[in-house]
Order: sequence, then C-alpha cells, then structure tokens
Amino acid sequence: GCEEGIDRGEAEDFIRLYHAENPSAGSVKPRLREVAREISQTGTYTHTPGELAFGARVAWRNSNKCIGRLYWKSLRVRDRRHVDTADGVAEECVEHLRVATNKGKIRPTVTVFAPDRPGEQAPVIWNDQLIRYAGYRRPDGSVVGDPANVEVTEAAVRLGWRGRGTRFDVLPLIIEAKGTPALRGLPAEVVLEVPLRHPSFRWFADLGLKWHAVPVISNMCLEIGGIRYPCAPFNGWYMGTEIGARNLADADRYDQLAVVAERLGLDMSHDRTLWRDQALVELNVAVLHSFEEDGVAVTDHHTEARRFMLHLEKEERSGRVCPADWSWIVPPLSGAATPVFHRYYDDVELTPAFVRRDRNQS
Ligand code: HEM
Ligand SMILES: N=C(Nc1cccc(CNC[C@@H]2CCCN2)c1)c1cccs1
Repeated sequence: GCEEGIDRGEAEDFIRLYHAENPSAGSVKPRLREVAREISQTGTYTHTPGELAFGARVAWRNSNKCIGRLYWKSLRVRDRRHVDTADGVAEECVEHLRVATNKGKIRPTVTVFAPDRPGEQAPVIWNDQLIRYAGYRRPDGSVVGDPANVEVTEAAVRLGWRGRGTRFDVLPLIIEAKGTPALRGLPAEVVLEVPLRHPSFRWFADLGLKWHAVPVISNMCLEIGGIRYPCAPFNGWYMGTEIGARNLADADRYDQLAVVAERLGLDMSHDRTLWRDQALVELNVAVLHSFEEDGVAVTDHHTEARRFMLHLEKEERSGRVCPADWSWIVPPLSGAATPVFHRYYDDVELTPAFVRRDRNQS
C-alpha cells in the first residue's frame, strides 16, 4: 500500500536514471522540482509516457531470474493507466493477447494499468498468468488438469464459473477492482494453443497433450521510482524447458515422465537406467518440434543461454552490473551443457523491478 506515501528518494533516483540514459529527455532539474512539488501536494506523482516505458524496460533488464533479457530495449509498453474497472482490465487483457500473440510471431509486451494511489485501490488480477488450465481436485484427492491452479479454479467456481472438466480447460480471469472480484472469460480466438507431437514417435500425438503459446505473467507488481503498478501483465515467449521439463514433467504438475517412458519402452525398474532423463529429452524435443512446426515463437535452452551470455557482455560494456540468480538462470534440463552454468553472478536487487505481489497487499 502507499499509506506512508511515495519514497521521495526512489522517485529522485529514478528520474536521474531516466535522464542519464535518455539525454534527449532534456535537463533533469526542472523535472525533479515538478515531481517534488506533485508529491508534496498529492502524496504521489505521475510518470510521463517516456518515463513509464523506460521504467518498464529497465524493470525487465533488472529481473535477476530472467534468462531472456537480451532484447530488453524492444519491450512494447501499452500505457493503460486510466483503466481501473473489471470490464476495462478484461478488454485490455484480451487486446494484449491479440497484439502479443501476433499469430505466433510473439511480441514481448507489457500493459500497465492504474497505479496504487492514496485512497484509491488499484485493480489486481488473481490469476498468475492470463492463460491458465483449470485444476479440479476430486474427492479421492487426485487432480484433473493443472494441480498448480487448483486454488484459483476453486475461487472461480465459488464465483459461479463451471468448467467442462477436461485436463486443459482455460480458466476465466478473476479481476478484483475496487475490492470486488469479477469473472471475465477469454474469447477462444485470443488463446493460441499448440497440440504436442513428436518428429519420430507417431504415438506421442495420442497422449493428448498441448500447451498455450503465450506466457503472460499477471500476478507481479511493477515498481518504478517509488510508484507501484500492481496490475502490469507482461509476456515474452516460452523457453521449451518451461513446458517440457516443468509444466508437463513435474510430479506436482502434469507428471508425464512415466507415461512417456512407458510408451518409449524404457526399462523403468531402477532410476539408474535414466529412464526419467530419456523421457525428459523426448518430451522437450516434442515441445520445440510442435511449436516450430506451428510457427509459434519458442527458444531452446541452449540458444537462450547463449543469448544471455551475450547480454551479460553488453551490460558489462555499458558499465552496468547485470543482476542474476544462478538457481533460476540455469535451465532445469542439461544445466552444465549450457554456458550459464559455468560462472557466478551478482544477485543484487535493483529498481525499477517486477516484484512478487504479497497476498495481503493489493
Ligand atoms: C522474450 C522472451 C523471454 C524469455 C525466453 C524469458 C525466459 C524466462 C524464464 C525461462 C524465466 C524463469 C521462469 C520460471 O522458471 O518459471 C523467466 C523469469 C522472469 N522473466 Fe523472463 N523471459 C522473456 C521475456 C521477459 C519479459 C518481456 C519480461 C518482463 C517485461 C520478463 C520478466 C521476467 C521476470 C520478472 C522473471 C522472474 C519471475 C518470478 O520472479 O517469478 N521476461 N524469464
Ligand atoms: N517465458 C516466460 N516464462 C516465465 C517468466 C516469469 C515467470 C514464469 C512463471 N514462473 C512461476 C513458475 C512456478 C514457480 C517456478 N516457475 C514464467 C515468460 C513469461 C512472461 C514473460 S517471459
């Protein structure tokens, strides 16, 4: 919340950073005076469109856990700070999906909705991504669909939603505006999905697996110069391992390794036959093959690791520290076979930033 008002120091630091990296923005002194005046009069201040776009791009550049930061300057910023109703947020999220998906040629995009302001509650989205598959817990404790989404599925059901009960039901958005949560379904035409098949094993298609094309994170707060934007959904494209080595592989997600190993005819009698590892590779081959064949942007972890090494070099050449968290940067498959494994990083927390939104804060 912003009961205590804006941190003037953070506001000044950001304005100075903006002018330092954008000489065409003119002299910093008049803008610093204007911001200080607005804060003392209203308890907050308003970013110019240029400051907002730069702040969002630098928040991406500062994201310690992100391997995909090479193209941070190309982030498309949709300034929707005037939107603060459930209908408005829903409409703009649908448009975000249309613009970002771009028929598979995915464009990294962020939509920035209303900020926290003294006495006004900013809208928030309860879903952690715009596109999520429902998880239905059955009486015997088993789950149909994505176990990671059982809670949000139950929240949607409490609000009146009923799914079809398949393993891949796309959840509605739950948007809380002015304290009231509301359901808003996504039109099918903005939810691009990729059915998964394997280039060599024809039986793979019969597993009935698929995944959505665009990951749009909708539960993080964008913080710029002391201003909090609790609703700022952002997307890139997937790295294949996120789907093939986590979402479909984790035991507490779709748990498909034994299913794939069985169909591969592997010896599953002991871990040391490495049947899990062989199944993992084929599952990831299927993800990359299917996305590529459908013309949907995706990267493999070798390519993404090489790009990140290039990003590190460029940042160091620009005289900046590139903050990184080794445990998130190293891919969950074949870590040491990628260059990002073989070095240390400075895991410092810089601002502007995308931060996890605490449950109790808006
Ligand atoms: C363009 C392609 C991109 C790729 C391939 C990529 C890749 C990734 C991957 C693999 C992760 C780890 C996710 C996980 O393990 O669950 C990640 C984390 C993250 N990425 Fe990126 N990213 C991209 C673009 C972006 C963009 C456009 C933004 C924001 C504008 C962004 C911000 C972040 C943040 C904040 C995290 C950490 C999330 C958390 O703390 O939970 N990334 N990225
Ligand atoms: N490729 C992406 N993956 C991504 C990025 C940030 C966060 C996430 C979701 N991470 C949460 C899960 C659940 C815990 C560990 N991983 C995925 C992108 C999503 C949005 C922009 S890029």
